[in-house]
Amino acid sequence: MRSVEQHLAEILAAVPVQPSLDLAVSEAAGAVLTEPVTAPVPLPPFDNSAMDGYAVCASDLADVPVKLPVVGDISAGDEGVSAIRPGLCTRIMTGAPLPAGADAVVPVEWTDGGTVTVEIRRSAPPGNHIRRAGEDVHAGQEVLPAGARLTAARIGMLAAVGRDRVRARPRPRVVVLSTGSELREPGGELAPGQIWDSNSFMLTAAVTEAGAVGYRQPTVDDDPRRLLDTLLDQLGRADALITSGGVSMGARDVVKEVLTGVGTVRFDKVAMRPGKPQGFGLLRGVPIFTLPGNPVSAYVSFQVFVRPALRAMQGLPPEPLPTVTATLTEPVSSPPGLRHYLRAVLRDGTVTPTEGQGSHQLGSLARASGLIVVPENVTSLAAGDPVEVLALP
Ligand SMILES: Nc1nc2c(c(=O)[nH]1)N[C@H]1C(S)=C(S)[C@@H](COP(=O)(O)OP(=O)(O)OC[C@H]3O[C@@H](n4cnc5c(N)ncnc54)[C@H](O)[C@@H]3O)O[C@H]1N2
Ligand code: MOO
Repeated sequence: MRSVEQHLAEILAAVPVQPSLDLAVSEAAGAVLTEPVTAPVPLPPFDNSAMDGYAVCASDLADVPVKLPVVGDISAGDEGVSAIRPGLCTRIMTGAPLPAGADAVVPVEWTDGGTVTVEIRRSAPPGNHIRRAGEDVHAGQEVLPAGARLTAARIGMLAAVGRDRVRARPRPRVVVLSTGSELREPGGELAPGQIWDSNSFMLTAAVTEAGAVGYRQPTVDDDPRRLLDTLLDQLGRADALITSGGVSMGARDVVKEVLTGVGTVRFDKVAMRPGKPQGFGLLRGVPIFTLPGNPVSAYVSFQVFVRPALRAMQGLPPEPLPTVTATLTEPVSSPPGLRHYLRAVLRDGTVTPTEGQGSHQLGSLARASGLIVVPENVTSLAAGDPVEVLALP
């Protein structure tokens, strides 16, 4: 049996890094930048108003209320060629360029709203409600470093500095496929001996949670030819493949049967529970993760092996799920020599294992918010012991 670390290290050494492409910013959400991005101009590019109101000389408001003639009306998008001097003001809208000579903006709520003359009831210090050029970002400033994942806010930043295209590694496209003759599509009727396929839906959603793009395939029964044809067929659109089921010791463990010795795929036992039977390799250069069929085994395998691998494929550090330390509320026992992942609920610094730790028991996974990690050399823990817990997405 190999350790979790050995199996993960082999996967991380083998997965290819996504190419760096010239992407449209509108298509780049979730991609990882391969260039630093700098601002060609300051942001804001010009001094402008933060309020709908009046641009004034603050010195005119020493004694309020005061009446001032309104000599202009400036909207957002206007060219910004107007000017005032003491004793005059203009109407101004949010985002409109400040007229030369003005040093404060008075919101319309402090006035009678006049358009020819305006009565201003409150004074304002110089700079009031003015957004200065460059106060957000100065010209030439690096706004995003290479290696940043493009979240919604960062996509906004790219557009705000005028970029329509960017060099980045796109999210891996991951094809997900469940195998097993007992599986039926949810929504249909079950005959005796059948169950609804949960793994392909769960793993496709997990791919999305991990920042990649999941494509679920309909389930494939335990027919070797059909399975191999389906996998080869999907290679064209996949940066990675995930299968579930058919990798242990059964007479019809079709994934193992079909893929053993194909490409670099190999099947191993990993010293963990759940998730002992694992397969991984490259199929015509495309990484394939063959996860065990028990739903909780498939899920834990995804979080421990596939998630870091998908990150590595985008050139990101292959971090595991975030780990927190929590206090165990009840004793647990664990088999020697295996790393044990126990479904659990995290609450206020404590962690409680959920009822039902069998690897078929998806109900207890659906209730869990964390996975307690019991190391290989630990066989029992007491209530009150500190434990490491992987926080689930
Ligand atoms: N003699 C042995 N038997 C088993 C061993 C072993 O070492 N020796 N290992 C057990 C462990 S641990 C696991 S995990 C499973 C892995 O089995 P497979 O990967 O071959 O998966 P299947 O046999 O196809 O299915 C196992 C179980 O999960 C259900 N399943 C499968 N796919 C789905 C799906 N898409 N949605 C919902 N449920 C699914 C399936 O019906 C089975 O009940 O092997 C043990 N056996
Ligand atoms: O590894 Mo199996 O995943 O223990 O149920």
